[in-house]
Amino acid sequence: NYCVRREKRNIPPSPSNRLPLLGHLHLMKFPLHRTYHDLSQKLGPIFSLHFGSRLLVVVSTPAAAEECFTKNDVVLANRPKFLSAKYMGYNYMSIVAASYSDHWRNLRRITTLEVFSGARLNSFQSIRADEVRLMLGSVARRGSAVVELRPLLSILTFNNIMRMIAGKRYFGVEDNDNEEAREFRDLLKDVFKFTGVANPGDFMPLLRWIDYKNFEKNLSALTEKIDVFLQRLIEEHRSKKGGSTMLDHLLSLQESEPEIYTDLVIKSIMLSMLLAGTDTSSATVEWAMSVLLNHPDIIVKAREEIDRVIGTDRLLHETDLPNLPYLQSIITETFRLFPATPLLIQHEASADCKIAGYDIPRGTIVQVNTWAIHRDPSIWDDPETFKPERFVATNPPRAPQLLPFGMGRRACPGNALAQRVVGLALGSLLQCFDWERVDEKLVDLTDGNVGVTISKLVPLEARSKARPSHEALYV
Ligand code: HEM
Repeated sequence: NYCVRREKRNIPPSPSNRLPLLGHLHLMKFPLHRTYHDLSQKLGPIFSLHFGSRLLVVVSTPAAAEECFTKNDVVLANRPKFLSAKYMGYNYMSIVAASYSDHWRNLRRITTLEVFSGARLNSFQSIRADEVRLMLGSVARRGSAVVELRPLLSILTFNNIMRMIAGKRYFGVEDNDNEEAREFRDLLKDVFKFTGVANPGDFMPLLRWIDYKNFEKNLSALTEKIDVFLQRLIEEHRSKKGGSTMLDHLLSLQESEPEIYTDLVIKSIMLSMLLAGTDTSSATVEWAMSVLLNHPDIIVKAREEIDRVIGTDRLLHETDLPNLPYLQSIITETFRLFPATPLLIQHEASADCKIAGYDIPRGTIVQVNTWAIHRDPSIWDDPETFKPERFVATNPPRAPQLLPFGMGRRACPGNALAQRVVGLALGSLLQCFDWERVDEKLVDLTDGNVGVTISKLVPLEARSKARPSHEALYV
């Protein structure tokens, strides 16, 4: 019976060089979105790979992506149970790692209302403005020296999230006496090392069983330390009531509905925000600045717009962003060419379903290659060229042609926050400084990811010159 069923299945095509046990694992070359794109050129817009014992399907067209997130949205709303999701996702209980369930719906509801709503985001606006001002000051202090933006952008995005969560400024703090800040920075450095690692044990149960390279042991020890740290933050805020951070707010809700707002739920929200909401935004601003340095004419146009709308006697404010359509189109074009998470996050089928006429068996991991969709020449005119003008049109392309934040019920809930952080940071850097490449050579735009987020292989270096008219506004 089983064989008959298998024969009838019309699984998407897969490469012929499948090895015993490994399957196609030997094809797992980073960055994966490029490998998958190359394979789609040979195998078609939807293809399958056998990674050890797991079947993985990669989708590379808007039509197939749309099928995933409309007709199959519920069926594909699960996440695979990878080891990283077990440990960094609080035993698959975090909003990122949980499969589709009442628990996950509850987390989405809580975060939509209490973290990502317009009112909540507005209440944290001064934190973003403050962090951006501090970043501008750091750039200015470099004078005519070469600036490496990546560390400054990381300080901005991590402090932004930590200040929203707990009112703590842990990054870019000069004094080494702040033991708590140092401990947290060290823990996070290790966490990001793990999020970038593909673990073969996820695809080959035998390797997991022998704890391949001690992966599980190390991950477990690290997440235990993080849990202790986050629990300490909870206790600290619990003991001094009345604050206005996200943590204070969730703890006051815990008092009235303790069974919903458990400590575990609160810790998992904190960790998810730190993992999903930091590198993604800072990498996007770095990509934008990098590609802009190769297009000085676009910088001039963006600056003209900013000066026209804002004048030269105040800093750009978040509420200005809707009035800066050219800056917005630069950001959208950056999301098109350099989507921070080019393969979204893995989805898993909870039941048999069909995509593009192919059979997708229950348990299949589904990946949407947004990077490939965003560069498909049948959708985009001159796709490899950075052209913000394409989004100034009256009916600019949108999902499923353009889906940097995903689509459907698992789409990124931090979209609005990310747009504000990226818009404010990029707009302010363009408003307050003249920018130049360090030499004649174009900035190298090679991507270097091995994990979920793509960032530039070589961190951007640039020269900045403060505009005298603006210095007094942030110093
Ligand atoms: C440039 C910035 C960002 C980009 C490009 C981005 C993109 C994405 C993408 C593609 C997904 C997965 C969608 C899917 O599974 O199909 C996602 C999920 C998620 N993002 Fe973002 N994101 C960004 C910023 C943020 C921020 C600032 C936060 C919060 C502080 C955030 C929180 C989350 C969470 C919690 C999820 C998991 C949602 C779920 O599984 O239900 N993201 N993001």
